[in-house]
Amino acid sequence: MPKHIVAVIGAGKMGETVLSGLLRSGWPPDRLLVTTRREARGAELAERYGVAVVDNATAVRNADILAIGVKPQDAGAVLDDIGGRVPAGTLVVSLCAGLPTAFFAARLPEGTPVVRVMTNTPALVDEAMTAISAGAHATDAHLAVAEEMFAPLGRTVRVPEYQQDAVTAISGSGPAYFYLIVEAMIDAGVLLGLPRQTAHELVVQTALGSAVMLRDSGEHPVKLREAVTSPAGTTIAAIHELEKHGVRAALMGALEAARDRAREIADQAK
Ligand SMILES: NC(=O)C1=CN([C@@H]2O[C@H](COP(=O)(O)OP(=O)(O)OC[C@H]3O[C@@H](n4cnc5c(N)ncnc54)[C@H](O)[C@@H]3O)[C@@H](O)[C@H]2O)C=CC1
Ligand SMILES: O=C(O)[C@@H]1CCC=N1
Repeated sequence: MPKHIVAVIGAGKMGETVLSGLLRSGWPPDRLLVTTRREARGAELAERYGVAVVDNATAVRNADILAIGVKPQDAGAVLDDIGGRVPAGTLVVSLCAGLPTAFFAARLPEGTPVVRVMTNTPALVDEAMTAISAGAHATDAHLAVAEEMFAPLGRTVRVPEYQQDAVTAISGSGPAYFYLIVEAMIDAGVLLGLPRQTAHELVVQTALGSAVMLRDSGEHPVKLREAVTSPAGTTIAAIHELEKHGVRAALMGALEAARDRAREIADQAK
């Protein structure tokens, strides 16, 4: 039974994802608080989850874990408001892309532990990939608390903080890339004459089957791809076309752009 009280400061898409995941994992609703900017949003969350919706100052007084779920661009304002009032013994867990733990530490009482977490939306189905890093004052015990929160929502991994922008580019933003590919493949099915619903079902199940094989077979993706690719067959014809369009380079460029954007977010927040 978790002994901590978590306040999700800024329960938007990701804040709600974490909140719902904690509840599914058995975190008692009376050990969860949420704060929102809009009253209507607060009422919606209170009704949906039966948790208390409070203001940021009340959250800071009553919780011993503050999960910061606002956009990185709003984090400075939130910290300017509550930072000075955070009691000793509070753990700050940042869900924010880009922002280093030092950004928070500079706005919190000296010695406040900060853990940087990058999770992703598949947390909604307990299939998240969550990377966790310790800031200057965070100990192994603080990392373990973050793991207690996120392990039930999928997989967790500890990474050094300098890797978090790359993590954000890969697994934080990653679901969007897969959705884009799925969307494009469905349209391709329509182009080939399939009903949209049929194309949707074929693509989603193929994505799921491929993901489960990747996870469970232990095989390298090259090997799995080669097993599909018959000599002079259909697959190699498609792959030839993908290679002509530089799909690998496009992905590398895309992930670099995401990593660079995370760095830019941090620079702009200074
Ligand atoms: N959406 C995603 O897939 C992921 C998002 N993140 C991170 O999660 C954070 C939130 O992202 P989203 O949920 O997508 O954005 P969002 O805009 O849906 O959520 C942010 C929420 O914070 C609230 N908020 C802003 N200022 C506030 C204040 N002073 N007090 C209380 N609430 C306040 C806003 O009203 C909004 O509901 C970002 O820092 C983002 O980098 C991280 C991983 C994945
Ligand atoms: O797009 C973003 O900035 C956030 C962080 C990772 C996923 N979504």
